[in-house]
Amino acid sequence: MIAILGAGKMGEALLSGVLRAGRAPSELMATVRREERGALLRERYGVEIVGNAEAAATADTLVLAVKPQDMGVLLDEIGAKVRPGRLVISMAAGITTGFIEERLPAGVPVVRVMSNTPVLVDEAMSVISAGSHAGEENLKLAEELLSPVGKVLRLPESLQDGATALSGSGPAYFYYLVEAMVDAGILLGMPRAAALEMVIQSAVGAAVMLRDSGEHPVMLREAVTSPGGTTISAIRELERHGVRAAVLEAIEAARNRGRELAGG
Ligand SMILES: NC(=O)C1=CN([C@@H]2O[C@H](COP(=O)(O)OP(=O)(O)OC[C@H]3O[C@@H](n4cnc5c(N)ncnc54)[C@H](O)[C@@H]3O)[C@@H](O)[C@H]2O)C=CC1
Ligand SMILES: O=C(O)[C@@H]1CCC=N1
Repeated sequence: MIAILGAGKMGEALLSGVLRAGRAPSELMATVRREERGALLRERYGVEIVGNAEAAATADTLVLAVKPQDMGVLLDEIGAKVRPGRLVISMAAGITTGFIEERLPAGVPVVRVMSNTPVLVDEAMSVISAGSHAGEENLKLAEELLSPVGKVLRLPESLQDGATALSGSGPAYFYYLVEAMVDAGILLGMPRAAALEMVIQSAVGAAVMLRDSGEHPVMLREAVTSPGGTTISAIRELERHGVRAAVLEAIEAARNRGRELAGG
């Protein structure tokens, strides 16, 4: 039995992915804060909605999907009820396995995961790290849960705040760029719907080439950038405005914010 505690956006995305991967609704339970949310999940997925205490006492795998700020309260509620031999998987940004382990009975294995919203379309990037009591078997279980909804990579926990900044938040940066490009289309007099279609298809085409061509992104960009042509005029402006430096600093800021969240 798998329990998803705090089935909000990420929890629901994982829940739906696990069901798409072929698990029966009877193998899953979820917990929520609001009754209407529970009713919606029950109706949408046919899973049982229970209290946190019941989930903690019943499930073999507990997926903690609450916001980092809510993790302390949740662990205070369930900590004592989690039995050794169970696996605890945390999806929260910033929260260390140490923070969780301190609030659970000694020896309970904890795996920390940073996934992202493309879980919804089975294209997630999930980075996993073992806590101090988690071994190969626990990491395998986490991989089994997450690989149907995308790629899974193992990294040391010291890189988790970086992974949060890079791939956890990553989709937001691409959406932001799409928004800005659509605005540029508006500036050039394109109808909004046409601009959106052009930018989205360019993004999808670029993403598929990045994934499938085996070419380095630099080579792919060079192939678009004709000598004396149009693309280099745009690139010059991006460089002049320090977009590359802004990206480096933005992602570093996200990493630093993740570190702050760990402190509560
Ligand atoms: N949104 C994103 O792109 C990503 C989010 N994350 C992480 O996933 C976690 C969840 O994020 P979201 O799904 O975006 O947040 P969310 O706010 O949509 O979901 C959290 C849910 O937990 C519920 N909740 C809070 N305390 C509870 C409690 N004591 N018992 C039961 N339910 C409780 C809330 O009512 C809410 O529905 C966060 O820790 C975040 O850092 C990780 C990767 C990406
Ligand atoms: O913004 C956040 O805190 C979460 C973690 C990674 C993506 N969204």
